[in-house]
Amino acid sequence: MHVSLALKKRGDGVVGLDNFNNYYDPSLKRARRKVVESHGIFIVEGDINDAALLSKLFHMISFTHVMHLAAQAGVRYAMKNPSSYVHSNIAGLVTLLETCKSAEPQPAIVWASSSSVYGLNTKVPFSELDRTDRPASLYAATKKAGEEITHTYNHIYGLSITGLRFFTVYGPWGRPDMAYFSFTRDILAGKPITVYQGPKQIDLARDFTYIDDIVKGCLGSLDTAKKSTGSGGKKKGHAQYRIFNLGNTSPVTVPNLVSILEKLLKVKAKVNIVAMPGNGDVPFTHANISLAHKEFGYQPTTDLHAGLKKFVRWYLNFYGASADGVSRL
Ligand SMILES: NC(=O)c1ccc[n+]([C@@H]2O[C@H](COP(=O)([O-])OP(=O)(O)OC[C@H]3O[C@@H](n4cnc5c(N)ncnc54)[C@H](O)[C@@H]3O)[C@@H](O)[C@H]2O)c1
Ligand SMILES: O=C(O)[C@H]1O[C@H](OP(=O)(O)OP(=O)(O)OC[C@H]2O[C@@H](n3ccc(=O)[nH]c3=O)[C@H](O)[C@@H]2O)[C@H](O)[C@@H](O)[C@@H]1O
Repeated sequence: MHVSLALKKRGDGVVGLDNFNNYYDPSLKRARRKVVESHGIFIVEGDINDAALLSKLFHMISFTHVMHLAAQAGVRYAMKNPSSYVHSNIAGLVTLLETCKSAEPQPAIVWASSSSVYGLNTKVPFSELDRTDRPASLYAATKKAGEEITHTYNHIYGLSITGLRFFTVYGPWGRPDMAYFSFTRDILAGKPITVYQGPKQIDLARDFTYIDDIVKGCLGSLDTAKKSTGSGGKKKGHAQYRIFNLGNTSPVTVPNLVSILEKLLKVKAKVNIVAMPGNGDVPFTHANISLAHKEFGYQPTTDLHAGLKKFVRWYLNFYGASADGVSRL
């Protein structure tokens, strides 16, 4: 939603594709769709696994770029529904790449990988050169697989590919399954929230990154993406293959996230602290963003307090102050 609005605002033509699945409340997805369509962006309802649909679309429109954000997201849900990750993040990715490979012209592709590929690494900040062969969740494993799969399409078919490792993105119109969003809903409803703690009772921490900063990184990487060559490794001038971290500058602990929300919502949270279950979580994330800074001037400017203030304003406006998170939907 945010990337497409930013592209449209600066004059680019945008067509969206989403299957509006029910991983979280589809009416929030449809409310976003309404906003996007009111700005003249056309949205197709369909699945990236639908090769015939993709092929039809790419015959109708000569896309210069593909910004691929569709995925089964969420780290912990992978234990409940593993096949949904394989369906969207692996099979769907391959179907999309097959379409792009055969398209005329071949579009440059920018797609969302994830900070979760750093898995069990403990050296921070995470750099793009660090190892990513120890995923802690199936979600992370499918994103890592995506990095390898896109490399193959770059190598064989000369597709220009950029992978962006986003770090815990938050903001207005965000995902209700994420902690900042579900904590807000539950704190307002007077329900207890669960805060996980790492081994030896350390607080978990995330490099929470505000959506507008991520959007700038997406546009920066789109604008610096070179054309696909269609020749892969066979001819002189290999097609571009890049990976960038898009994170923030200073990680914040989850208890700090909670206290910022308490101040903004003016409600004291009921907090249950429990040991981090072995469900794919990692104790902390922190991005080294120097590569993205060097390549396209990526520089996040929104700290967690300022970003959550904007999120809370949106939340209260959308759901209402006493809402349990469903009233407007
Ligand atoms: N939000 C984060 O913190 C974060 C961090 C790292 C990476 N990412 C990645 O960024 C991208 C966007 O994430 P988001 O937080 O906006 O998630 P999101 O779930 O809100 O957006 C993904 C969209 O893809 C759609 N989708 C899923 N499977 C599909 C399929 N097979 N065909 C068509 N549409 C499908 C969903 O309906 C959803 O609207 C995802 O690739 C995600 O893995 C997100
Ligand atoms: O950076 C990323 O790549 C990932 O960021 C987020 O994953 P996560 O950081 O786990 O985001 P949340 O689910 O919002 O959790 C944030 C923190 O809150 C903690 N948490 C979560 C839920 C909860 O009930 N209690 C709790 O303490 C988690 O352990 C984590 O430390 C997104 O949900 C993933 O889709 C994304 O790929």
